[in-house]
Amino acid sequence: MLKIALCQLPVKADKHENLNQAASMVQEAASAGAQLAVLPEMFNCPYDIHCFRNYAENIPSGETVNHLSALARTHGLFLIGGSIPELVGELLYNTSIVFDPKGEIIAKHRKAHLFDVCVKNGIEFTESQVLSAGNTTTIFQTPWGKFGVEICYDIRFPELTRKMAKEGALLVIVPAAFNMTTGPAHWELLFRSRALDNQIFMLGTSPARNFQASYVAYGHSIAVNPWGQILAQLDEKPGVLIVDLDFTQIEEVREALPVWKQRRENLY
Ligand SMILES: NC(=O)CCC(=O)C(=O)O
Repeated sequence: MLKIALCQLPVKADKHENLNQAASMVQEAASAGAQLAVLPEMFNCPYDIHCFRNYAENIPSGETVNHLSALARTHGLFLIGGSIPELVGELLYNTSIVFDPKGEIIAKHRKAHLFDVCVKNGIEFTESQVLSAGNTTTIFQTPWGKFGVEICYDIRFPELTRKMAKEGALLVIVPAAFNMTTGPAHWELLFRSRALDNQIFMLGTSPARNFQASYVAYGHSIAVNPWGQILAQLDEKPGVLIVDLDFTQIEEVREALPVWKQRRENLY
């Protein structure tokens, strides 16, 4: 059993306010007994291509990294630090950092699929105007087994989650920020599909919805089990969602519906 916490932060323009809000939600998560907490995509910065460079930090020397490391250490939990704009020379990445309960960085994922879309009368966004894409998949080891990390739009590329599941990931964690066009249409569907296809757990953490922001996040942080069922989901407001994950369910589901063993990779 693993107790997780999804921290649906109200992301504001003030970076320090965002860091303080993260601290108070992680504290709430720890008080509820969470052993792993997850923050949303771009949690220290408005999700706006015009902001990323101003809020960007070096990893591991930046202020946000130090803050998150101290939070993980103080509360003795695994912390998936949502994502932040990472500065590497002149390049910017959308990067998630994973801390162990001693506050050490044990993994780092750079968003591999940039959110470049144009939906008529809906959402238009072009991350590639300012961000570069990462080139690796990211898995880390925990006492419960291997977990993977991907960031938001990455979830739409099923091969990525499949690769991590094939490498043994029991759970894939997705700091995310869907919007009011694609959120209602696809958020649940994508999390349930990746969970069901791979017979693993999927977690998604979003910022809370803020109609004053240039990009209005959908919210609805979510936990899905290997049967494709939603274990719990927030609404659009700020909140901390606590969920127990029972990893024995993976074997149960894979035995009952043995599609994992029945794959015929020579055909496809
Ligand atoms: N931040 C993102 O990558 C947004 C992805 C999204 O909304 C989608 O529909 O995909």
